[in-house]
Amino acid sequence: MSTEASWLELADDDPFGIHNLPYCAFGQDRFRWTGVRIGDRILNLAAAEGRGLLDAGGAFLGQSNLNRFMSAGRPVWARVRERLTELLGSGRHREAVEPLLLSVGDVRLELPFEVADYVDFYSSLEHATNLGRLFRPDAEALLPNWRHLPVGYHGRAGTVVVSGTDVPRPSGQRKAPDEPAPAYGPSARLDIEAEVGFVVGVPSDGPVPIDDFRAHVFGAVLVNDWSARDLQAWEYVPLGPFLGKSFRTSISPWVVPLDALDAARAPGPEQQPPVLPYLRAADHHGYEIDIEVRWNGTTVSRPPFAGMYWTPAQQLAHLTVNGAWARTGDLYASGTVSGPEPDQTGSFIERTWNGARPIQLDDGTTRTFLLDGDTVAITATAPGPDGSRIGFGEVAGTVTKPE
Ligand SMILES: O=C(O)/C=C/C(=O)CC(=O)CC(=O)O
Ligand SMILES: [Ca+2]
Ligand SMILES: [Mg+2]
Repeated sequence: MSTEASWLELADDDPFGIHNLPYCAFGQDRFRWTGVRIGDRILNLAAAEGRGLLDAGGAFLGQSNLNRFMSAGRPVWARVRERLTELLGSGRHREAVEPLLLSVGDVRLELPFEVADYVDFYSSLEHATNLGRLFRPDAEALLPNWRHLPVGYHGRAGTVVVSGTDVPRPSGQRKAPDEPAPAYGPSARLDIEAEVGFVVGVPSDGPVPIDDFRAHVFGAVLVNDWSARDLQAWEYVPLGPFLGKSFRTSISPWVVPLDALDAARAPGPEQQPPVLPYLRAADHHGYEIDIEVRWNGTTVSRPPFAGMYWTPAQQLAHLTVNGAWARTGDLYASGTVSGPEPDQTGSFIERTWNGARPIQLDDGTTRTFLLDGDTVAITATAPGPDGSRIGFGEVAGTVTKPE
């Protein structure tokens, strides 16, 4: 039960209660603003700041996304969050705030921030082991570097899209091992990857030391790293994922502030062999986030984020340890979240074991990889304070015919 109530009279189990307050960008007609969600409503932040209800140093005024606010830094984030809790909590402000609220259903949810660089990690031990077995059956499943550094690759920032955006089936080169030559055509093995993405707010001019994670990272979103397995298998040796993953990457419209995830912090995994000093945190922690993957409405998997081997702080420290700077809007995804059980896997290539074990959906049809018209929706919740739950909302997308 949530002890701190809101005058909006939300149910105790509302995933968008007063302890969450995720940020978004939204539009109506040709206008775009930033907002914060409470229940099924959005408070227009530019309007609140413009009327003097909120002091964010101009971070919301005239802004169509969260980049300026994200760059303002933790003291501003904390001050705004505290003030929003007051405005949306205590009924004292109802008269001033109520006219600035919109229904979620009445607005167009936009990409919440402009994505600077996009990086994707590979931090689930179970996922890395499964894909090793499937892609490299004759080799050791886990490659020798895996326990020493968070393996990752740079993806394509410009094709990150907001939930609800269609995903045309990608075309490209593919060649099965028993075929003599590659052919060009639509992917026949289109897959998903359920992940959690972390967003950099405060830029750095070089390495971000591991213990500075909270000073730089603003919040988290859900990610679907759509993956064309046939394109990927043929193209990605030895340089890594390329066109098989760069056609679209979908994210949820809500950026859950790191502060809303305090109650979800969980001890980090034990790491053997011990990691190098730059990857050792004073407070080694991950997050307990329970993910659910639905395929045309049927729940097919529940990946547990708490089991990830590498933490978001380690990932950011590693990502910049060579002297690369971090920029506002940098998005780095966790890597596919898979747990040890078959119904905890974050990709369908694992869930159906490369198509060998089709799964049945509630409508009686079966699936291995995605068909045109299929919709995948990934949702997640995390523990909040006082027994509440923090909702991430969803990242959804429908596969359409090749363009
Ligand atoms: O192990 C491989 O050969 C391939 C792995 C992936 O495709 C996964 C990837 O994109 C990273 C991740 O999401 O964990
Ligand atoms: Ca991925
Ligand atoms: Mg992608």
